[in-house]
Amino acid sequence: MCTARPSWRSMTIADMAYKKYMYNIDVHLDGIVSINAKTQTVRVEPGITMGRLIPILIESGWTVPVALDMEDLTIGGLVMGIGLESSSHKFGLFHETCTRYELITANGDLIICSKSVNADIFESIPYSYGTLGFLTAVDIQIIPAKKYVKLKYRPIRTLEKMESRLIVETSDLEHNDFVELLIYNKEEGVLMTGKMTDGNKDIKYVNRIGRFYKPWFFKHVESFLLTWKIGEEYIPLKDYYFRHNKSLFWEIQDIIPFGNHPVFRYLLGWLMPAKVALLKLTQTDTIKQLYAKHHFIDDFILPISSLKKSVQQFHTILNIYPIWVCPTILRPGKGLMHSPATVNNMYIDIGLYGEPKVSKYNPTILRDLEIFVLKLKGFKMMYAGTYLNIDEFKTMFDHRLYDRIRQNLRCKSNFPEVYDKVNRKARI
Ligand SMILES: NC(=O)C1=CN([C@@H]2O[C@H](COP(=O)(O)OP(=O)(O)OC[C@H]3O[C@@H](n4cnc5c(N)ncnc54)[C@H](OP(=O)(O)O)[C@@H]3O)[C@@H](O)[C@H]2O)C=CC1
Ligand SMILES: CC(C)=CCC[C@@H](C)[C@H]1CC[C@@]2(C)C3=C(CC[C@]12C)[C@@]1(C)CC[C@H](O)C(C)(C)[C@@H]1CC3
Repeated sequence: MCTARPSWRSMTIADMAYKKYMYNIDVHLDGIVSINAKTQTVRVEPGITMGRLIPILIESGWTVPVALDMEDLTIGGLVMGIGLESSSHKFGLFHETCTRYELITANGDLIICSKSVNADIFESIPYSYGTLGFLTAVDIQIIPAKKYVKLKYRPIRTLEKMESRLIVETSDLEHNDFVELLIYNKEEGVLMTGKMTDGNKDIKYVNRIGRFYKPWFFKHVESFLLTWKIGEEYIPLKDYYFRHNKSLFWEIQDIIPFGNHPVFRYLLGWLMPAKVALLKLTQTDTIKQLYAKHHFIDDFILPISSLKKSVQQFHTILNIYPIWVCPTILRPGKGLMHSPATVNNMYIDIGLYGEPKVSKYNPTILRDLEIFVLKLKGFKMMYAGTYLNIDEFKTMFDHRLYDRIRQNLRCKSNFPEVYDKVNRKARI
């Protein structure tokens, strides 16, 4: 079995081939069940998107600790896959802010799990890609929302300095609610650090970057490299959260190359953002082949101290810029993905999206990168699929608890293994 959510709705580039031959179960539940100020949690159904949840929470004075930057991501997808954001250096991966799941198992039982009830099942659900059961409800922690994010932009030269500055900023939890780095070439990047604030009466200018006529966010950030000055500005909270949505990080420049031109923005900017589901539903086979052969989209999660080494490697093999760097804390545990040590460790997500500018690019090069990441004790995001074989995959992701829970919940003849859903043959 798998969910009946069609491939064109999912925030991935490839089609999930397995949907064609597995039994599709409709779990399209997308409501907010309740907001509980006492326990500081919100209970939602898994199909609700970030784009619907966040505005409702903000209106009620709340927000979630890890608010994802693309409006169409669903809560179910982020728990069953993983999610991280610029606040993950503080709160960890998205599922670490979830406190309770409701799961329907293969034989139709409803299991409620949390840190104290069915704790092993609770721990094995994240990253299991819907292979333990169907989620029907998720409780997420909420924190008080403030009006703005005061964001500081700091241009930095050399990868060494980016790495050391990132280590300093991610450990300053008092001042930094958000930390993110965009690298624009082998030498230069802009480090952003932000604090949620209600501001004060003296605020003269608020940059409402979410307005339709505003430039693409990554271009705005790049402008700080031209002036080479430290910048600071207030951005409304919701605009900050969805800052990469309008430009789909920087993917939109290959689809609408003139989309950042002021004439386009002022006349037709209101048509944006392009709906990923619509793009996927209407894309032709030729475009799909073109992307498969000439485009790279993937995220790798590596120890923070390997920033320089990894970016150099990605430069040689891919030469794609900008590069998204998002720090995240990984905690020890027993689930599929956790820190290999017995203490919390700071990692970084390195996101590479775009057309490789090297002369001999071949999509199977991804396998070499995956092995490189495996050697550094890193992980990869699985939404883009994997070329690792099953043994390598099991070295990267700890299957001990997962296998035991699959046996207890009698998953074997009802749900595939994670690997069967994320290997390259399952995603075409
Ligand atoms: N900033 C970030 O962290 C970003 C993360 N992503 C990635 O995007 C994905 C999320 O995208 P989204 O489109 O929301 O989700 P998807 O439709 O891609 O679903 C992801 C997985 O979650 C499973 N799933 C979803 N809902 C349920 C449910 N109710 N019960 C059981 N299993 C469920 C799906 O199962 P099935 O296969 O059966 O359908 C699928 O395997 C994640 O993999 C995430 O890593 C993408 C962009 C940004
Ligand atoms: C961990 C993080 C932050 C991941 C960000 C991933 C984004 C860059 C991805 C998610 C969905 C995504 C794969 C997508 C595309 C680009 C990269 C996206 C936006 C596009 C729009 C590229 C063009 C393609 O023809 C098509 C329309 C199918 C896809 C749709 C999904």
